[in-house]
Amino acid sequence: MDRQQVLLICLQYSLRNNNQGEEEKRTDSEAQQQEEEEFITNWDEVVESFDDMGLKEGVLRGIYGHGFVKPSPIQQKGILPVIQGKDTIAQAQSGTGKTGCFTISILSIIDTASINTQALIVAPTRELAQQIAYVVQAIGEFIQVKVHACVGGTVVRDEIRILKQGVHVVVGTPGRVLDMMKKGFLKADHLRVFCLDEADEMLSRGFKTQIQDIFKYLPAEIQIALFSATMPIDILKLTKHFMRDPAKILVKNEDLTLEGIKQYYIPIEKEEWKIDILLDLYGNLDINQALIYCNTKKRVTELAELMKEKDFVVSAMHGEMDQLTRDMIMKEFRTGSTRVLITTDLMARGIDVQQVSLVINYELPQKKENYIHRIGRAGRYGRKGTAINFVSPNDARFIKEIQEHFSTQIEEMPQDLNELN
Ligand SMILES: Nc1ncnc2c1ncn2[C@@H]1O[C@H](COP(=O)(O)OP(=O)(O)OP(=O)(O)O)[C@@H](O)[C@H]1O
Repeated sequence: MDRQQVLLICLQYSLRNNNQGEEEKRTDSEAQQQEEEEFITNWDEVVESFDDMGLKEGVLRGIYGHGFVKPSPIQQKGILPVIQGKDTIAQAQSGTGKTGCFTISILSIIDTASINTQALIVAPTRELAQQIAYVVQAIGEFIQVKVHACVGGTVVRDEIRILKQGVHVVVGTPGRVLDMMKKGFLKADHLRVFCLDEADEMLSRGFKTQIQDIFKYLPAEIQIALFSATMPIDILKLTKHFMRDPAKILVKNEDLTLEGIKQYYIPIEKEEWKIDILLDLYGNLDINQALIYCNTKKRVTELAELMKEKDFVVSAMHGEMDQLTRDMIMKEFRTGSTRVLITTDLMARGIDVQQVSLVINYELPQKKENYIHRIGRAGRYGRKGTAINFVSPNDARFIKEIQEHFSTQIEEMPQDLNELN
């Protein structure tokens, strides 16, 4: 059985079901402990300078031209196994340079003298795929890389034309990538590396069927690289079935929150009080740019309207908007012409806007992992940031769980905002 078939099977059944037989003799906790012990970092070779990584001259020029001087810790560890052809699982805190890590590795692997598509990177949202494509293009400038963002919401005819002309790297969202593969415009025969950014999200419910289907088109020998700030144990267990002796660079839950991000909560007794508290905060905090998260599109729209009625300048974005509008809102936010964006988990992962210094969870996320991703939109690459959580009585338990799971402190917000540092 090749690994595509194995992946299909293991994605369809829970891992617990796969571990019957011998394992049944052990107690659940022994088995679990043993499995968890398998998932520890096994790759700790560090290369402290880009010059010493054996990268192509053109890629090095691209790195320095992009403004990177020294590799970040994940780049110091994670580039080497990928360029050495190893399957790799790389975890690192948000905003610490994972995109650069896989981009530099991939650009070093591919041969731009050939026009075949050699690398496929998949990410959960169009905005993130476009952002990654931009980084690949920028760092790959001197090796004349051709990269294409293969995302939904764009004109299919244009997409086909670009793919026909030939691109070295495709960065896409699963739906459009799959569509182009099925129709034969995105050819997988020469793919050497398949990279899943936000891998835990890509391998969990919602995307798994599409990833499973993409796998069917990939060459059996393809190298696989998984990147994310969060790697829950169930996802790590799943990787055993489709990765070959991967290099693992992992981070313990208790080391995942960034020290530069101060976390606060505001207890709010009644839902309808949230808006006044938000307006009060908005008026009093000195912020660069902020993201405000809600859990539903309806809530995003309602909150944006309420704030606009009170003459606050905010923009809103969610997954049901057409792509042109999404692109425009994203551009305004990236350039700083809008300072506050109200959004959903569409924007929880990967998006890199360095000026974001405040994240407000108007509603707490439903998944613990997304808490880490949301607050990680602030405090990029060592910058300072603040996260403020609105906690209604129903959320009290969940916020405690988050603190325990990530061994982190979320303090009550001081009444006097001057006490915030
Ligand atoms: N070596 C480097 N030197 C300077 N800046 C860097 C370096 N590597 C990355 N950065 C910058 O750090 C910021 C965050 O990087 P990136 O978006 O790759 O983080 P990430 O780890 O992928 O985050 P997330 O978990 O949110 O996806 C970017 O603005 C990027 O340009």
